[in-house]
Amino acid sequence: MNMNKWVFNVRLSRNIKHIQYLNIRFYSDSAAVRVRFAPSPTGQLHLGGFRTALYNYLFAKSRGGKYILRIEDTDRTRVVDGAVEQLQEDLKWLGIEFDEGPSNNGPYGPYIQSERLENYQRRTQQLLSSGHAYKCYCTEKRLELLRRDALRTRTIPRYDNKCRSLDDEDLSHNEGKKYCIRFKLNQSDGFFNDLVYGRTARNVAAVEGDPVILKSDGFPTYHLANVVDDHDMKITHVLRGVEWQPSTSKHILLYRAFGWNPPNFAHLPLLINKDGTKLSKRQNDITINAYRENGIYPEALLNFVISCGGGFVQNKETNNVYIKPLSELISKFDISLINSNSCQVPLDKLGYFNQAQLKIELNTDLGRKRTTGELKNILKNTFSNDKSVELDLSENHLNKILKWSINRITNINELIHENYKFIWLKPSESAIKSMDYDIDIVIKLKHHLINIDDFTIDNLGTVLKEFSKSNNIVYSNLMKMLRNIISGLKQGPGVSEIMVILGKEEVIARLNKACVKG
Ligand SMILES: Nc1ncnc2c1ncn2[C@@H]1O[C@H](COP(=O)(O)OP(=O)(O)OP(=O)(O)O)[C@@H](O)[C@H]1O
Repeated sequence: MNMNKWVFNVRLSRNIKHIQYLNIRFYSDSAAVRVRFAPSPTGQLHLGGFRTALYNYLFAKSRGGKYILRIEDTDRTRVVDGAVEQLQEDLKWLGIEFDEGPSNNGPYGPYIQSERLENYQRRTQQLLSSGHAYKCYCTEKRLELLRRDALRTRTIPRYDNKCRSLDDEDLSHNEGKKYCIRFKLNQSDGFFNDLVYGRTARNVAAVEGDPVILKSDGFPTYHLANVVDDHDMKITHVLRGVEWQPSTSKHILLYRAFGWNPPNFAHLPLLINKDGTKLSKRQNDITINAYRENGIYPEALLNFVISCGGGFVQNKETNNVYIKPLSELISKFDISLINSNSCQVPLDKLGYFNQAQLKIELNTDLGRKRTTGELKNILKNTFSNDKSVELDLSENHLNKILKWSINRITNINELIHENYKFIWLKPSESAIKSMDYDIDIVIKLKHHLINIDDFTIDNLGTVLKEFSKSNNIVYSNLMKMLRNIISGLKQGPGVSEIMVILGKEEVIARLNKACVKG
């Protein structure tokens, strides 16, 4: 086969996506790229929302564009106090900064939809005047009857567009009554090129009634506010969760009615739970705030979320976990590599990413200092009420513990979990009393260890083996007893390791406690 022809065919068969990709390039070269993240302040930012925020950021920054934060708070019943501030704090902690948004404003503000109401009302008037929208006086009761009727006849509930055809007499009869504004859907496929999913079209009018664009309380619905703001804020690319894809054809019709050019659209696959449901704000344990409070590094979260969903060339030869800095993620991001299927989040893998970042931290002076400082705080907070605990919080000691534990833990918080508590706490007197051991052997062993200067894993292994032999004790029984006395554990790290971590003085002190069994 002719090589040139083959290469040409392969390029061509990298499907329309690639051609669309080139299209955006043309688009973005002629106009500065402006990309927005537009969350609703209905709860805390979670992994799914964060990944969408991140893809928007990477796309904007990889094209030298602007990144804009817009708060979509028109559903007033669901607004949660403090959510906007928390969201900005979370994203800042993750290293994601906005060029324009509620806290740094910009040329197209305000960036909170509830502060832009006049604008939506003006735009709605424009659609009413051009005949693309109409007043709807249908009561909630009538709409409920339509819904029930659909249920009874097993059809999809939809508004029957009754008020579209009100004549002047009907209108004057309805004067003074409560109304909303609906958009007239026309029979069109609302075609657009999705930068992730390819050619997409949907004849919305065939399956839906005319949608409300301005509610009776003067607030816009998502559809209107979204389209108006994206136009007014000169947004060039809309990247949002794929659950919005069915609405996009409707939005295309709105753009046409206004006589505006729509932006480019990319719908992003969702992060989902094991049961197939979308990650949501109701799951408190997957919020960015919860991860921050639980000792997860921002770098770990960044690299974890991009491992679910594509956007980068994957190194298939290795399963190793790599941490790349944000600057590298920006330069390597490629929207044509985003997967089009939802991704079940492998939450159990997040720990590997955190461990990888912890190793990076412990490799630099600054990182080590920061980590020992954090560990010190964790220990102080955990044991501050227990006067009997004498903590060795010296930099040296904490560094030794961190170095030893690096391949065992994924998060420094684990160092206060049951398995590692022995590092900080001596077994209690009551625990020692309940242990079954030969006190004479313990006394003998203590005296033996006092004379051992080489307190290393290798040497202790040899010393303990010789001790078991010369005292006629089964080695494994000696180990069980010793582990129990010095750590309170029945299982866990090797006995010599525990001894090295505790240090000779502490081991002798703990054996001493067991020598006075009452
Ligand atoms: N699980 C998810 N995976 C990927 N993207 C998501 C996920 N959940 C939300 N997003 C996207 O994040 C952006 C901001 O979403 P939003 O703040 O509305 O969050 P939400 O969890 O969908 O909230 P709500 O449940 O209040 O609608 C939207 O583009 C949305 O599509």
